[in-house]
Amino acid sequence: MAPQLDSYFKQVDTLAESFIDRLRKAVAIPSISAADEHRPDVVKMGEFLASELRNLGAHVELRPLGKQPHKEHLELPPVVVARYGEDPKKRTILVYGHYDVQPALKEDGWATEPFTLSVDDKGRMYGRGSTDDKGPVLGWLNAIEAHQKAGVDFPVNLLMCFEGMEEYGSEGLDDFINEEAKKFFKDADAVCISDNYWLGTEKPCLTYGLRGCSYYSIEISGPGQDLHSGVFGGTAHEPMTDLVRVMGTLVDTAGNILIPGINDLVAPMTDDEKSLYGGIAFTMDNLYESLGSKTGLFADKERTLMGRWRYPSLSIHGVEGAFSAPGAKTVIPAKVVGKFSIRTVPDMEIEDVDKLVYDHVNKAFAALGSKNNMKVWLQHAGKWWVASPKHWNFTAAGKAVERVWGVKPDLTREGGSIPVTLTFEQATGKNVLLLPMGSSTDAAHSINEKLDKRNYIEGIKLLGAYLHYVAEEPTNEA
Ligand SMILES: C[C@H](N)C(=O)N[C@@H](Cc1c[nH]cn1)C(=O)O
Ligand SMILES: [Zn+2]
Ligand SMILES: [Zn+2]
Repeated sequence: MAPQLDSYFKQVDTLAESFIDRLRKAVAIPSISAADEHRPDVVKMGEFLASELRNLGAHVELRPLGKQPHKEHLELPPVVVARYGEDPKKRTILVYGHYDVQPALKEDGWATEPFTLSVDDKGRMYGRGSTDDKGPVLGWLNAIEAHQKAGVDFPVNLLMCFEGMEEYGSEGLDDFINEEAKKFFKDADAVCISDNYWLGTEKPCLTYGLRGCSYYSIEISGPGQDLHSGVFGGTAHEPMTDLVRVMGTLVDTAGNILIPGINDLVAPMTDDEKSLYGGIAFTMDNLYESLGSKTGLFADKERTLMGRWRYPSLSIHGVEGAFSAPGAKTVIPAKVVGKFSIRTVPDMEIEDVDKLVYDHVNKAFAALGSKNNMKVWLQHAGKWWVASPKHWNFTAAGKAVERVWGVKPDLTREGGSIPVTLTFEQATGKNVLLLPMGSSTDAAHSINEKLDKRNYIEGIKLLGAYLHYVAEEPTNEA
């Protein structure tokens, strides 16, 4: 295997500029799943992937998912499924990624145009979706191309599943995966997802856990239309005032969730688990670097990692309908919708969390004595996931990391969510591995999202090396 991998690695280096160019084309498509007006761009991005895959000789299908729930005027973007290789003597690996991105506007504070890939002199490639998740998705395509051009036999059969709604809760994909588990995905021996990040900037990791995400809206309305605060202020119940007060009962400044009963759903810490955190290569400086400040909640790395991985958190994201532009507008908004989410952990069940949230929000609003109307609902939910890192899928990935990066990876959990990870595990009955490409400073979801050239190019080598090691790793189904 060694000489073959060396030729593959050399070819990746030779093709580096054209791989960056492929990323440039992908970033230029603003495939924002949360914005209705960008739905054609999401579809365009799916078609771009399909066309690149066809050019590489893969069998590709664009599968429709039907109408978007609660937005029946919108068609969901297609799932791009593809197969490369059909050799019964080889293992089959199913990879998943997403081609949609979070919203981004230059005026949010980006230093460069978010949908133009801008590479600086340190090799930082800025652009929305560069690290989450277009770079990693293209990593699989690039790995195929580099094998072809190096004349190295592709070591596995590759099944691919790329979706366009991950950043909006993977609408429609659970049913699709369950349906296809015994059809398009039936040959899969293991699953690999590259859609999260290293803990720092130097040490790669393999990830075996994710938090879940339950995303809620609270709508408060009253007046028939927006009002002049000079004329109506002091005469009517104001929706925004009520909303701020209700949202203020959810979480405190120290990050404690104030909804009664939520913390009782969390699995207790065991001594075994406690002993894991000290050995992880992560420092408070890693946190401060990726935070861009020293505003961490905890003084030590262990409690910080626990806060990210194994305890729930509640974040307040924004208010629809409220005045948010610069300047001073003296309006009383007639209807406002507050958005917040809870990152969930073992053993929290989605329905139990919903019930506690609804009871609490209803009580908090009733306590205000307001004549306004209030509604609270769940927008989407994905469950947490924790897997066994002792499986051959992880062993193979560990060897690939050592080969490419020269160090043993850390075994980590992730604070973010990839809702379909658990679905893949349950529907296929196969082990799922998360193999991140990007680093902690990539600022996914934030302004100035980037992927370092080094992580992209070495990451392409890593994905290819993983496929070689996974092809030859002896079976152990731990
Ligand atoms: C970790 C992954 N790259 C990601 O960003 N996931 C999103 C998924 C999500 C959950 N609700 C909406 N999107 C995340 O963790 O926010
Ligand atoms: Zn992602
Ligand atoms: Zn994301």
